[in-house]
Amino acid sequence: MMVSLNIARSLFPAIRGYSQALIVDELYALIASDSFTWSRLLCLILVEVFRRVLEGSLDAVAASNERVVLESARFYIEYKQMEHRVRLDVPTMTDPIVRDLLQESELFSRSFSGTGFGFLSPMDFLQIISLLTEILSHMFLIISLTSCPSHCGILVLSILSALLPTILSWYNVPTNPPDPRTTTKEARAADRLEKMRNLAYSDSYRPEIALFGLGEWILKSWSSARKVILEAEATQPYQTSQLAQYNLTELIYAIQNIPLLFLLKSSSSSCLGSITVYRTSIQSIMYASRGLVTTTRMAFQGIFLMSAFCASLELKPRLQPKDQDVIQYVQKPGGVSLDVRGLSYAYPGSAEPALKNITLSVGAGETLAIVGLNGSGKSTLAKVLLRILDFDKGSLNVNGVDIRSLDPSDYHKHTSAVFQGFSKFNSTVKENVGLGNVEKVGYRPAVTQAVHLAEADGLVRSLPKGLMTVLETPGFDSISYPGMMGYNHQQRHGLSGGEWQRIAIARAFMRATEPDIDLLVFDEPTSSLDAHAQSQIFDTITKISESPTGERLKTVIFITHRLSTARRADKVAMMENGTITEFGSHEELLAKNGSYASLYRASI
Ligand SMILES: Nc1ncnc2c1ncn2[C@@H]1O[C@H](COP(=O)(O)OP(=O)(O)OP(=O)(O)O)[C@@H](O)[C@H]1O
Repeated sequence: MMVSLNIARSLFPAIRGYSQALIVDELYALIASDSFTWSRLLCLILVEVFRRVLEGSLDAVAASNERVVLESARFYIEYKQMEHRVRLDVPTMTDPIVRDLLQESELFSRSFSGTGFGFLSPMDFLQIISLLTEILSHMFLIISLTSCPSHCGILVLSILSALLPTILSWYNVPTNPPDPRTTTKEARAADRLEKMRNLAYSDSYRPEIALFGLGEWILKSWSSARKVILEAEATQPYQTSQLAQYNLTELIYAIQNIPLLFLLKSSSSSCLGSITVYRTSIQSIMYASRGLVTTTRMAFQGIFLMSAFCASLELKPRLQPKDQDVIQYVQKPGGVSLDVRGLSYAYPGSAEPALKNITLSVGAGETLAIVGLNGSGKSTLAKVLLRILDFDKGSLNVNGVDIRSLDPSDYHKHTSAVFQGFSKFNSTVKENVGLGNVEKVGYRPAVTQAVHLAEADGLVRSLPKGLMTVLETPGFDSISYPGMMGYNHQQRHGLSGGEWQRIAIARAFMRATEPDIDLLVFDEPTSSLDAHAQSQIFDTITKISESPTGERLKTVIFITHRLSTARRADKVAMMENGTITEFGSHEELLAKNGSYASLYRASI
């Protein structure tokens, strides 16, 4: 329907020209001859009015139809893209090729909302058909005006003169002032300008700007980038005036008049209306053919981006095993058991492995503390054990099953964690906590219980709107929309590092208490908490991981720099330079008098 409506619409310019020519002819007859009839003029005017009404209605129908089609397509494309984004795992997303592909796919989806390049439209193909129809209808008019054999030369000359600007543009001859081009230097300056503006305007950078005295530097960088852009803009009129010498537009218009003169001379039937329609059609062909070339070029870019979009839909999460290899996670009493043998892992692009030849085992219901110096690989090991990252060498068995055979989403349903760089959602306390167990995010008692377990009741009570207080997220500036005036900024509330940590712990507790959860991983969960609060949180972790009778229900792994907490664990893994150098109970490692013992003595 959209195609036929657009074809019908593109026939209108030619029909318009013809209808107006007939009226001009009739008016000319009124002034110049006796062959004029009022009834014929009235009839022509009525036809013209009818044509305008029809054109207007068809335009309205086509526009609303186009909007519906475009919005449906846009929803579908954006939905597909979101669907794939949320499924892709960390190893897939860190691949630079995948990133590029996703970026191109993003450009394709944005082109539907008009926020992409701004010149690319998925409607290009439709426009090509419309432009072709428009050109053909105008050609038909010109041919009908030059129908006798003696007009053959005039016809060829007419068409050539109409297509001349398009032909010249293939040879890079400017027939119109060119669009301003952006050089690499200018693009870099524009990028820098935007960064500096962002630094100056965003509240989240303000403390560091003040502390490090960045104001002057921002201003200097901004003004030098602005100067580059101003200089580029200043050269634009100069270029235009210079190029105006070569601007062939006027010449082309003159050339287009030559066939017209021949037509006037050779045809006695030529009159004012015919000349009008002839002139309009020649110019319409000229503009439409140029538009056709540009749109075709855009359409090819569209095809390229569309293929990126289609390829991105084929991307599979790297951690996902093949369907035939998937083994379902089976819950065992007392929590999960983990068995790691000779495991090594290097981050993509890193020459040095972050984990080297790791061997350890944790029994169901046991508590493992991972300790070590900064950069020794503790967080990386936690992520591998949680199947957020893959590994290059060795093996990792979960309840005796190779972790690579488990569907990561199935495994994750049995784990809960606080990551070192936990997320701070730009949302209410309720959502920040409740998202730990998404099924209960709207269930207030569950959120309140998690907040209570994280000893955050006092914090929530102190907030202006309690659980419904919107938290201010560092580095996140929410977008304002019309109608939201004041909404964003009035209610946001900042939290201290320790308070945020309590929120993250509460989020982990949201699901940690569920019977399905077998593994709890805490990466420095209490680093910002005072000693008393830390002790309370560890007591709660112990309480959650045991039954009321003291029977172990969940396996717990925690990473800590405070070695006083490590003694709570059944086993301690001392990590140095990506590998486990000491493994055993706190007492065993102290007796060994090695790295752990000296780190422990230094920390107390
Ligand atoms: N995304 C990454 N890409 C490349 N290298 C990384 C990445 N994350 C961590 N590393 C490197 O891996 C090594 C181990 O980092 P990891 O975060 O596991 O150490 P850590 O023991 O947890 O340190 P900390 O005690 O400071 O938290 C470090 O050398 C680090 O630079």
